[in-house]
Amino acid sequence: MSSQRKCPFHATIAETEAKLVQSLCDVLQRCANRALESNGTFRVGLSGGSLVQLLTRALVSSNLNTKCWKFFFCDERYVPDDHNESTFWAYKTQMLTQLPNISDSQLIKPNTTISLDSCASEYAACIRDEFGTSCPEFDLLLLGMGPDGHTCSLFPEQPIALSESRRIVIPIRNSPKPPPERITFTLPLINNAKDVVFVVTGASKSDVVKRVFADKDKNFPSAWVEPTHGDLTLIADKDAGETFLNSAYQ
Ligand SMILES: O=C1O[C@H](COP(=O)(O)O)[C@@H](O)[C@H](O)[C@H]1O
Repeated sequence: MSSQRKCPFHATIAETEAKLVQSLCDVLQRCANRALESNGTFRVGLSGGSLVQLLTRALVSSNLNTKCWKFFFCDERYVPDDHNESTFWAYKTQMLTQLPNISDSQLIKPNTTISLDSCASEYAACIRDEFGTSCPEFDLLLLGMGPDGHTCSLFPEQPIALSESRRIVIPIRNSPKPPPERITFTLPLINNAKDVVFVVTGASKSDVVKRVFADKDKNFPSAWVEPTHGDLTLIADKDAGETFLNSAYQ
């Protein structure tokens, strides 16, 4: 199952981790400059997993002024804030400790002390309030992708989540990847962003990178990410990008 992609698409397959980090810095600089010039705040959505360390490296190695940046969570695990599975906790302990200029208050996190349903709906309301619109437009979303093609907490085993058309953040139960309870951005919010960038590393993802970005195979949730008025970018290391590079995409 494949289809034509409607948005501009850019791909960088980096030879070294240093080059991958530099590509990420370039994206951050471009998107931050545009946002800061137009409205004085740069609003970026973060993913968890391998992105935490890569983004930390990018920000540590750059001279970017992050004072007017706000960080949101494209998905979050429904666990206490100081749990080792919490994406917020990963950023707080791994990124903020190395970047003292970024304060806790710049991380706009979901409240996981209330019920899972309330956590999702309250976070949606918080994002709508922040943007002052029912259709928020993030300046940049940084997404990861699992070897199964999941992104955010949108998993191939739960295709119903991909058809959500009204809510911008939904609860996820029985996630195939632990922990089982999560909240996640939905496609209407993801695809309304000005820039969406996948950062993907590791040989275990080589096949799925090709299936998603070259074949546009809609069996994988990541292939549903197609910004309606923004750009889609893939930044992969050479292990994750190898099959894609050798594919018909050339
Ligand atoms: O569970 C999750 O996994 C994806 C991918 O993580 P990675 O470590 O394979 O890069 C991540 O993007 C998502 O935010 C997270 O909740």
